[in-house]
Amino acid sequence: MGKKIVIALGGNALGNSVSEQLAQVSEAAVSIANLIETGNELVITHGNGPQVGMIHKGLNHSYSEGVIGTEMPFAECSALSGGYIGYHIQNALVNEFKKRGLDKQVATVITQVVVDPEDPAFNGPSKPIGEFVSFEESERIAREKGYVFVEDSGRGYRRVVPSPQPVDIVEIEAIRKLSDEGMVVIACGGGGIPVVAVDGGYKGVDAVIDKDATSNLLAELLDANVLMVLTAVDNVAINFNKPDMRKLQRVSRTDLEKYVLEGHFAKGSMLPKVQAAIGFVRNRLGREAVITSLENSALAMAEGNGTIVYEALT
Ligand SMILES: Nc1ncnc2c1ncn2[C@@H]1O[C@H](COP(=O)(O)OP(=O)(O)O)[C@@H](O)[C@H]1O
Ligand SMILES: NC(=O)OP(=O)(O)O
Repeated sequence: MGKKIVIALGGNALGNSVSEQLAQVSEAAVSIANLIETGNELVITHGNGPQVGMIHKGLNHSYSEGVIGTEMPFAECSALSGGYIGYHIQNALVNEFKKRGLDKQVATVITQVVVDPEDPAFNGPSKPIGEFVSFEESERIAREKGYVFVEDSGRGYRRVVPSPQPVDIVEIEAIRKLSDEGMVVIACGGGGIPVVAVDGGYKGVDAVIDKDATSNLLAELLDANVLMVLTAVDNVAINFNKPDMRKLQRVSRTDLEKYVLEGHFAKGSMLPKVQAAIGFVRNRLGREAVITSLENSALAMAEGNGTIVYEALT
């Protein structure tokens, strides 16, 4: 029987240029269409770390050079990245559906996600964005611009920005209605545009929300059966990148929590995915969270490959 699946596509798995991203989303479209053809209902979210970093750097460089007449805050950059990536995913899915003769509509909902202005995350940047640079380059930029950099999972140094927890999704009813009508919905791109409540309305704030955290909230609000987090690796591992590394297959929520406490998952990369998976299945028998690669996603649903997190009977 078909399931309601919230799929989160990693921003790093989308590549670093227009052509790379188009190629990557065309591959994603094949896996997504396979999941749809087997009767599942999909809502798609995606990351934007590399893309929002590129947009912010490019536009604010243009501003400082006098090429454009306005600074571009992070909320606006998130909105731009949601349109850019949403368009590519829409284009790839529509093309793939046409090829297969599948009658499916696709829509991107540019989504505002409410955060708490008092969230302690505003006092300490933690979310890696933009390109990877060497240690020396990171030191130079930090001196020049006052940005904060961290080492990111053995891949180089990246700028970090505040990343508050998502509290609510403003457009949730629009997303639900489109999905209930049978459309494939792309929503909460880049974790959503961070907004805070003001005078009965909302206002954008300078931050980038973690899309894994928002995907968990979205899957919860839609009462999905499966949260599927797709990234560059087939499995979550303990002792990652060490000689005694072990890939996790089916793992109970409680065992995974133990591995979190033992410090196996890198902050800002694998840890938020694991936390989203734990949050989604906690105390909910029958729900599953899957963390795997795009290429492995169909096998994960059909044969249980990849890392599958479940709530065990106590
Ligand atoms: N324990 C771990 N197991 C597997 N991968 C890990 C682990 N810790 C860190 N990673 C790294 O985290 C990456 C996924 O995070 P990231 O690239 O930030 O996600 P996204 O795909 O959402 O952009 C993996 O490709 C891997 O390099
Ligand atoms: N916003 C966000 O979580 O992006 P990544 O998936 O690229 O880190």
